[in-house]
Amino acid sequence: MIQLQSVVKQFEAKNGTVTAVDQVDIQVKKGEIHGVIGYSGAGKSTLIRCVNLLERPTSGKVIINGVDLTKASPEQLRQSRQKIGMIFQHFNLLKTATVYDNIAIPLKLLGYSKQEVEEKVKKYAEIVGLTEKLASYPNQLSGGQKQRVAIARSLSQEPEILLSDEATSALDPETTDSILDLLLEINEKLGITILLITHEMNVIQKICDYVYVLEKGKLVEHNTAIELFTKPQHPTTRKFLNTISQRSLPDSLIEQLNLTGAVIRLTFVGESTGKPLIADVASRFHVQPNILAANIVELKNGIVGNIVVHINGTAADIADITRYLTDNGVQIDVLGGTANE
Ligand SMILES: Nc1ncnc2c1ncn2[C@@H]1O[C@H](COP(=O)(O)OP(=O)(O)OP(=O)(O)O)[C@@H](O)[C@H]1O
Repeated sequence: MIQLQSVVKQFEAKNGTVTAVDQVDIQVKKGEIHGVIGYSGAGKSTLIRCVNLLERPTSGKVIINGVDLTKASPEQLRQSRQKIGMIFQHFNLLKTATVYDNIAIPLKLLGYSKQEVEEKVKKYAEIVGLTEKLASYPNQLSGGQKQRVAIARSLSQEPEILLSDEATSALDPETTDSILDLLLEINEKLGITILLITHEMNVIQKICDYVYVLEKGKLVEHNTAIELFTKPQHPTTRKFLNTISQRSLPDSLIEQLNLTGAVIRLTFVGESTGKPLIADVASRFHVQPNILAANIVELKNGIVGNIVVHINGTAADIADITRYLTDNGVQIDVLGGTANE
């Protein structure tokens, strides 16, 4: 379990003090995958480096499995760090060592016997799908394969927690997907708790149970992935959501359509994504909903659908329709129109 309590990290720079992380609280239970998303400079790297005390917080607590690392002795800190693996955007592999040695060298340094090292290297190379590449050098591997080596190297030390610092940012979308699948697999099979940082909403979408949105060092919103995708509150969260699904329409189009009805966004979660509610509304209320935009986003723990429709009707019609949809488990946002009158 990872607990950050009121963590602050400040740097002294030429122009004064920079507060990179500002009163952040995070709690990741064993076996969960949590993600921190933010734009460049939001403080993500600094925050994740506070978890294993690569950066020592200026104030606040970092508690790993009940041990406050900010107060731990050097020996306690060493032991706790052994339980925390980390992977990076640029893989951090030794260029002059083979895949085998990249995984083996840290194990040798930890004092494992030759036989134990060999067993572990083979076991984790197989888990990440690199058995055939053990004799290759990093420059003979693709980006995705390099990240697999880095993941195997981390796993071979049998951590309970894996920190991922933009691990897929240097990869193309298809390779990103395969690495995210691998992270999901090791989370499920090995029960490893994962905390990741990213600036990409599709990473959050695919593997996170819980999401934190970081801006200027502060958490501006945090929630389960399903709730955050269904009911985003903060403008920054909405901007990130717009990068993967069309949630808004041009204002000029909404104004034009509002002259004759209302523009409504319907957000469906779970079971309600399977109901033919738009057809239902058309026949029940004798209106002709015009679908302007629609998408379905598959999250780790469910499916969220969005439909933006224009409905031609009076304010009373729109009120009845929105009530009907709400009763059927659909989240409604009126983007403008007669329903606002
Ligand atoms: N060692 C340092 N000394 C001074 N300022 C720093 C230091 N490290 C980070 N900062 C500042 O802290 C803020 C947060 O930086 P950080 O690298 O954590 O953000 P980030 O969200 O990871 O950004 P990016 O995605 O671009 O790496 C920035 O304003 C940065 O300039």
